[in-house]
Amino acid sequence: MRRPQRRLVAKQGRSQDADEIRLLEAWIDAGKPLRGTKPPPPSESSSAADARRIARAVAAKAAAGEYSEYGACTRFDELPLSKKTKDALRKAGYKEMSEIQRAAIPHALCGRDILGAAKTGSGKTLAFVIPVLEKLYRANWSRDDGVGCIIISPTNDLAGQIWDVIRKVGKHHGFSGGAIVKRTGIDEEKELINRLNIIVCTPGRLVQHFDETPNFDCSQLQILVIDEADQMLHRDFQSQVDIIISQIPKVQTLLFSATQTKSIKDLARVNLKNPEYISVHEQASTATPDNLEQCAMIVPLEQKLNMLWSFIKRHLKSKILVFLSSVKQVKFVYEIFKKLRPGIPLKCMHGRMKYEVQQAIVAEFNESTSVMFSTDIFARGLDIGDVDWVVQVDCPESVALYIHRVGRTARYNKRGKSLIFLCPEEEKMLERLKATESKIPINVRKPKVEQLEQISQNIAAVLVKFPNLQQLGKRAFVTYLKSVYLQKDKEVFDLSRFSAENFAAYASSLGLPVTPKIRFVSHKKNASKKDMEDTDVKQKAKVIEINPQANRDMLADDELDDDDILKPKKATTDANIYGLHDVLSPKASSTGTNMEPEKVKELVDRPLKKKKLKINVHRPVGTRVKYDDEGNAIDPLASLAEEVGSEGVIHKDKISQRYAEMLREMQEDDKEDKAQHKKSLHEKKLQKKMKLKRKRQEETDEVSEDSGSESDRGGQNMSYKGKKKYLNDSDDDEGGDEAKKLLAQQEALALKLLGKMHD
Ligand SMILES: Nc1ncnc2c1ncn2[C@@H]1O[C@H](COP(=O)(O)OP(=O)(O)OP(=O)(O)O)[C@@H](O)[C@H]1O
Repeated sequence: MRRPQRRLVAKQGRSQDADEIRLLEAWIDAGKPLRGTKPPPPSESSSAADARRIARAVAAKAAAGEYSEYGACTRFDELPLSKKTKDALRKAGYKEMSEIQRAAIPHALCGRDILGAAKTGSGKTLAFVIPVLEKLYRANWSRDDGVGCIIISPTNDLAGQIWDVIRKVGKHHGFSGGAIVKRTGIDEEKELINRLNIIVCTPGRLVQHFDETPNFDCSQLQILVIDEADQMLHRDFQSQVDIIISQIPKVQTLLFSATQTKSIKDLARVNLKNPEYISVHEQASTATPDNLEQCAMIVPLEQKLNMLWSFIKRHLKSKILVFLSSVKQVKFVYEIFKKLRPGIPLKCMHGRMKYEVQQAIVAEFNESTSVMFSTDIFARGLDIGDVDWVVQVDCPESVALYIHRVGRTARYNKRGKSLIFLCPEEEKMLERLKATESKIPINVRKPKVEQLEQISQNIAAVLVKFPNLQQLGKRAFVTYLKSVYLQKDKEVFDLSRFSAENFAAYASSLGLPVTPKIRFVSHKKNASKKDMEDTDVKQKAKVIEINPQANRDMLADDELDDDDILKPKKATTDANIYGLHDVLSPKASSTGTNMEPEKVKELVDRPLKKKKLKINVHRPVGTRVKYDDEGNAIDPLASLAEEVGSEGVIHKDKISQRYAEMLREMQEDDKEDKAQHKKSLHEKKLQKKMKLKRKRQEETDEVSEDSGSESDRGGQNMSYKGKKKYLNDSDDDEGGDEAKKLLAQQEALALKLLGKMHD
């Protein structure tokens, strides 16, 4: 009994849809915004009541003029959208449109290609999701119709996030779809993929399906979206995007990004047809969100971790996203800080994690106040709720990446702050950020060194207690330098600007007892022999001198008396979370810390009291002698380890013993490395020699061949040819003699053998 009724309802629904689609088509057609136009500022647009009246009278043609009715509206419910989409938008709390949505959606609804750019967090996702849903709806797309839309994004996480928005806004439509991420196995996906109406995925995964899924059919595709378009059309994804474009028909294409490509070559590659260039913030004075306060600090490489730690300790009630340049660094800093327990939950995120784990971490980070250490996997597109601070410990590879990283905060009218540490050697990046054309309002602050908590000895103590972290530290060190070395922009990233002393101090700041070998760096490439000798002598002495005053000059800030970023903070209340003054102000309380404030002060003050500080950079970390109240020397490593450890006290002798072992292990590692290196050099040399030998042999053979008979040239390989020539060419006296000699030898051997057989 129920079935016919259900069928009836479905039929009614279909006919309602058909009516609505007819109305929408008429409405869209009647009020098409003129090409190349942007909506006027909201105050000039028609009122909501007017818009509703216009919606009822869709049959009446819209008055001609630069701005059509829906092209100028400000609310979603004034747009020619299906009831299903409007209902879902209303339920999700989306009422007023953002600038990019007002500018892009009307053009996209008319079927035009779009090249859209707007600041981070300005609502670009809805600007393409709504046209996608409407396009499929108006095309009467159903589950059986297969792939109607492809959205490509640079990361799995971003694909997942886009799919979540589609699910929310498209929940009343019956489309099938999903984010094709690593979660499902490729074989499982192969079964499903042709049944999805909307596919959101990374270019790599899509190309894999084009390669491996036999019946993967995109011939009926209606619309293509490329999010983070500038990244997609460049370098890493270029070839994959080219493959995708070659495999699909030309359809309506929407490209969005916060930092848009303007290269005609790039756009030609995606076949944009007379696109609408929509850059809503082009005339804005800043390229970053208006509610974002940005700050930069010049921090020597070896002080970065101290600075980060000090910063975190002073912002225990904030949600902080920290960017580091490699997976190894993220892991190392996360593990070490976790052991040192700053008093705020810590998380880490990188591309080597399983998708489910990443999702769980993002969900947790969304909910709670914590610090997340991340690689650039998090830099683009991800929409995390209420991030207070973005801290860039390592320099971004470009101004564009800087903009994307800081864009993880101050999203959609919310406030946020960002801080970037730049090494003195990377000041060129600061110049670029401050350049007028970058449109980045960034303040340069100089932290006072005496406010810094020095944690390298604590880290060294942790490494003693957890030896596996030592290897991680070593790799973090090497991968950091490698990441700098591999950067193409040598004006900013130039390892040769760092001295051997810098590296040693950096290793020391990671708690490493010796500086790991870095084979890709040669400091004295063009140095004279004398220079080299001098350096050797210095390195043998293993002592560098640092003038603490110079350091202080670099780090101290005299101009900031009123707005002193290092001034003690009275209370960590939400009220001053956003004040620039609290970038590195000392903590109000040290709850959850593992080092007493006096100890910190002692560590910080000690070098500053002296006029000139001598640091033995190769001296094992943590061996500096300290004294107890009675003036007896104590082993600082041991005392620190006692404070740091959570699982009981470590004894001094054990520490020294472990330390000696550690040193021995590293030296052995070093020896092995050297031997390996020597071996590989030897092998390379040998190969080179062989190659040369072969070449010579070939040349000789060629000469011989040129002078040989036609049949000689037909031989299979050179040595055979050579031999054949020897034996056959009786004109060649020398060759003839040798051949005779050889024959005689062989005959003698055969006779001998025969004789033996007879015996
Ligand atoms: N019209 C709107 N009204 C209220 N909130 C909105 C609106 N549009 C988008 N948002 C919210 O703004 C936030 C940022 O949106 P979205 O992620 O689309 O930004 P984006 O421009 O794509 O940023 P990015 O460049 O970093 O990728 C999201 O939380 C989203 O829900």
